[in-house]
Amino acid sequence: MADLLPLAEAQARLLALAEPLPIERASLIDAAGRWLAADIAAHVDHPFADLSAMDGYAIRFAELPGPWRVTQEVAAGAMPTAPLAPGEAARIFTGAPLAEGADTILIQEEAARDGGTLRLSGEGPPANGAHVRRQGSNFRTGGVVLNAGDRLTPPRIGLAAMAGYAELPVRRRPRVALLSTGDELAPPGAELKPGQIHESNTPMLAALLGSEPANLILHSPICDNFEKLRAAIAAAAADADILVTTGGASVGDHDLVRPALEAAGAKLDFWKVAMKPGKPLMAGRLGDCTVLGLPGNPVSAYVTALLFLKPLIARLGGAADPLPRTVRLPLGQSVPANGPRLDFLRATIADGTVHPLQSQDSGALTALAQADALLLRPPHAPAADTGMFADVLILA
Ligand SMILES: Nc1nc2c(c(=O)[nH]1)N[C@H]1C(S)=C(S)[C@@H](COP(=O)(O)OP(=O)(O)OC[C@H]3O[C@@H](n4cnc5c(N)ncnc54)[C@H](O)[C@@H]3O)O[C@H]1N2
Ligand code: MOO
Repeated sequence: MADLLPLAEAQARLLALAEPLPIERASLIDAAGRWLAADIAAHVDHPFADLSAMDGYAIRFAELPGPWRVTQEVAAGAMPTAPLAPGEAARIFTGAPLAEGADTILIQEEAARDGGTLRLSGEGPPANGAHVRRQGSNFRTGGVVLNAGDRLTPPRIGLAAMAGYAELPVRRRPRVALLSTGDELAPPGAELKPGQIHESNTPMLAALLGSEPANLILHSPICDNFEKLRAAIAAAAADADILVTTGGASVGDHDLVRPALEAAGAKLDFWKVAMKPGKPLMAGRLGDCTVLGLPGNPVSAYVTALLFLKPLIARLGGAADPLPRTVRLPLGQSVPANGPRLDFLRATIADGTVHPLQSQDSGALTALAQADALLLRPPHAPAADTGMFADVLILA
């Protein structure tokens, strides 16, 4: 096992450990937030015909400035009753189809109606085709509207519905077991005995995954007892696609996760990544389960969950693009030279520039809770001045 793997290599190795889960069909509502498992082609043209984009009158542009005889009325949901003869106009409403022969919409604010006679009262349409949505201009029948691996964001769910789908092929949701470790951990809100702290990693990670398409299995914290930890790991992994432990990942006498994972039968692929926070991260397989051992420090647990756990869920879900995206922003203040690990500085964004926070302690959730973003400082980066551009991971 290599010592201190570069982040990109560690992410690639983790994602290579697991295959996308089996495909199932889900209703549009249930598919939201998952990833499409196959390309989908439109069942219909959209718009299904040339439609009016405004309330007004369907006319021939060449007949401007009129007048016209209004001979029919078409609302959305109905079809024109006849083609437009020369000199005729059709009263029309937004979303309604144009009668054959009509090519342009005169909006009602620029029209004067007197019984069956229509006259121009304003400037009129600027060009032939004004305020008309052409048949198939959004998409055509048989055209691929969404691709395998696309995340089903709310607009894509709407697009799938528009294209004629009520169900979509997606991957089964992964079962994700969360297991924190440490003698010092007491449940949130509990009366603390001397030496204890309140467990915060499980609720934090559960909240992070709340918006991900995963079924969470929350375990009670396990104390630093080798046999109990081994048994808890084996039991949790048997019922999960992903097992996430937090704590006990480092090198101390009470850091038992690595040996307990191995004793439970896990094959570790890597341990220790050249990142800060998050160095003692480990990953491997235990039976059909991918195991991810996150460091216990709360900031380290969160940052590694963003960079490894969320992408792993996306990988099992069939995402084309599972890794988080960074953006480039100018520094709002200078930063010192960096050490040998890729540093993720907790930062705020103000006036379009990024400002690292004072506290960068990986135990201090106050700074992470205040942060809008993580500022990436590559290994051995030289000092950088205000105004220089840097990679930034925006925290939603
Ligand atoms: N001699 C060395 N010591 C440490 C090294 C090292 O390389 N050599 N690495 C440090 C780094 S970096 C990290 S990160 C931590 C991570 O260690 P562990 O994963 O073993 O985490 P623990 O020791 O169990 O806990 C660290 C810290 O976080 C608190 N914690 C743990 N779990 C929770 C939880 N569920 N909720 C809230 N807080 C939690 C725990 O009480 C500790 O304070 O190791 C360094 N040490
Ligand atoms: O890598 Mo640790 O996560 O620096 O605190």
